[in-house]
Amino acid sequence: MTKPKALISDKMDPNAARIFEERGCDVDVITGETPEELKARIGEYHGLAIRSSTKVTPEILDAATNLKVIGRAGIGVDNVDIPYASGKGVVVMNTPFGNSITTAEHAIAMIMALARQIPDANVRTKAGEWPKKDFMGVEVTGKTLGLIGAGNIGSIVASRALGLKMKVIAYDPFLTEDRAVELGIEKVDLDAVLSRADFVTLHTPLTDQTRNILSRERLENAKPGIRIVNCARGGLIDEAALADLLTSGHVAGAALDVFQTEPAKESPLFDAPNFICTPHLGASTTEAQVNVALQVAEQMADYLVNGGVTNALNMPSLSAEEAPKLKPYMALAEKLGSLVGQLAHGNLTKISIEREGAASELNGKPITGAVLAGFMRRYSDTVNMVNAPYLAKERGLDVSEVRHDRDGAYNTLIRVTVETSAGPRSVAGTLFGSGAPRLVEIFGIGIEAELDGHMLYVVNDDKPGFIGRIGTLMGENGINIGTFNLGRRDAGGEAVLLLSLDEKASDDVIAQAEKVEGVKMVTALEF
Ligand SMILES: NC(=O)c1ccc[n+]([C@@H]2O[C@H](COP(=O)([O-])OP(=O)(O)OC[C@H]3O[C@@H](n4cnc5c(N)ncnc54)[C@H](O)[C@@H]3O)[C@@H](O)[C@H]2O)c1
Ligand SMILES: O=C(O)[C@H](O)COP(=O)(O)O
Repeated sequence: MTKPKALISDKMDPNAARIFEERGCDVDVITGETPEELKARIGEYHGLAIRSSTKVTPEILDAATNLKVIGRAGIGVDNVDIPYASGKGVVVMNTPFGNSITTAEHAIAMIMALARQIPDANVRTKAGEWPKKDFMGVEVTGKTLGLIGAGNIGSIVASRALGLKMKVIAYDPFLTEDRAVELGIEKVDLDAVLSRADFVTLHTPLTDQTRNILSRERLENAKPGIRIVNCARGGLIDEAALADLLTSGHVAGAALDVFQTEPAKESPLFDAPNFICTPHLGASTTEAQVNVALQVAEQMADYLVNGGVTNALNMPSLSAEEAPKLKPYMALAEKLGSLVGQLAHGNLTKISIEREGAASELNGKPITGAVLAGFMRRYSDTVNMVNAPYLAKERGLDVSEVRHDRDGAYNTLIRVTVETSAGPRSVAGTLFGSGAPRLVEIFGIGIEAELDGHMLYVVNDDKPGFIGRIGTLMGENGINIGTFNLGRRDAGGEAVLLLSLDEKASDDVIAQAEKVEGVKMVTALEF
C-alpha cells in the first residue's frame, strides 16, 4: 500500500514532520507558496497541515483531488472554507487546547502593558528621554475585567485575572450560570460588560454574530476610560472607531494582537495614542508551538493511517481504539446503505438506521455516516462518510438513528429502512465472527449473502426449476456465477435471489433475465 502523503504549508515546529514520518506518512515541508503554487502542488497530497497563513479556498480544494484531511496547528479555522471542504469529503481538524494557555497569557501581558504603558515607556527610555513624569499607570487590583467570550481561552484569562485580584464579569451566551460560578466570575449581558468593565478582553471566534461586536456605537457607549484587548480575531472591533475613540480619550487604551486585514501593514490605529499591538503573536511560544505541531501531526496521521478522527470540525470523533472496532461495521453499514439506495426507487425523504445487540453499544455517528455515504452514492460519486451527512441535509433527507437494547436473533445487527411511496423498505445485516459483513434480510425476506462486486437481485415466484433456468441463462451468456443466495417469504410465494457475478451483467442479459418464466423483477447491483 502506498504511504499517505502530507504537506506542511505554514511555518510549524519540526516535531510535526518527525511525527508524520514516525507514523508512516511521507511529508513535505514547503512554506510561503503563493495560492497558485499551492494549487499546482496540492493534488499529490492526502493531508494538508496549516496555521493561519495558508488560505484553503474552494479553488485550492477543487485542485486537491486526493486530499482527505486538513489539520490546523492551532485553533482558528477561519482561513479554511469548511462547508466547501465538507462538501468535498475532506475532514477539517484543529488543536483546540494546545495554544490556549499561551494566548491567555498574551492577553494578560497586554492588560499589564496597557495598565503601565510599558511599550511607549520602553521606547522613550531607550531613546535617552527618561520620561518618568509622563507615565502614570493604573493598578489592576480591584478593577473589573469584562470578558467577551468565556470558552477555553477566556476561562484561563479569568483564572489568571482572579489571581491578579481583579473582579471578572463575562458575556457569553453559551456560558451557564453553573460554569460561571465554577470559574468564580459573574455572567452578565454585553451592555453590562461595556458599562462596568475597566478592561475588556475578547475571546470569541469571528462569526456572523461576533463580527463588529465592538461597533462604533457600542464603543461610544462604553464606560469612559475603558481599556480594550483583542487577542482573538480581527473583525471583532470597528478599528476606525477605536482609533477615533482613543484619540478623543474616551477609550484609555487598546491592545490588539489581531487585525481585520492581516498582515496589517497600515492602520489608523498605528497613530492613535495608547495603542499597543503585536503581529498575531498570541500562540507564539515555544511550548504552544510544540504542542500544536505534535498534536496536529498525530491527529492527521491517525486519520490517514488508521481512520481515527479527533477534533474534527466537520465530522464526529472516532478514537484510535474505536476505529479498528468500527471498521467492519462501517463496511457493513455502507453496503446496506448502498443496497437500499440501489433498490428503493422514487423520492426518498426518510431513512432510519437501527442498531441492535453489540452494534447498539458502539459510537453510532460513524455508522450513520457510512450508511448515508452508501445511500447517497445514488446521487454522487464523490460522496464519503464526511460529506454524506451534509449532502443528506442539503437534499432534505430526514435521518433518524435508533438504538435498541433488546436481544434479537443476531449478536449484532444494523437495519436500514427507507420510506418509499409504497411504505417502508428495510434491509438488515450482521457481522460474522471474523468481522465479515453479511446481509441477513432484504425487504422482509430472510437471506444470507455477502454484498460484493457485481450482483444481480431477482424477485421471482418460488417455483421448481427456476434456479436452473437462471443458471442456464448466465452460462449461455458466458457469465460465471460466484455465489447464489436464496430467500423466500413463504413456500410457493415471493422469493428473492442474489447472485454474485464475475463480471457485470449487460443490459441485454438483464433483459433476457426479465423474460425468464417466474421472474418479476431484475436489478443489477454494484458494491
Ligand atoms: N491571537 C492568537 O494567536 C490566537 C490564539 C489562539 C486562539 N485565538 C482565537 O481566540 C478565540 C477564542 O478561542 P477559544 O479557544 O477560547 O475558543 P472557544 O471556542 O473555547 O471559546 C469561544 C467562546 O466564545 C463564545 N461565543 C460564541 N459566540 C459568542 C457571542 N456572539 N458572544 C459572546 N461569546 C460568544 C463561545 O460560547 C465560547 O465560549 C478564537 O477566535 C481563536 O481563533 C487566537
Ligand atoms: O487561532 C489560532 O490558533 C491563533 O490565531 C494562532 O494562529 P497562528 O498559528 O497563525 O499563530
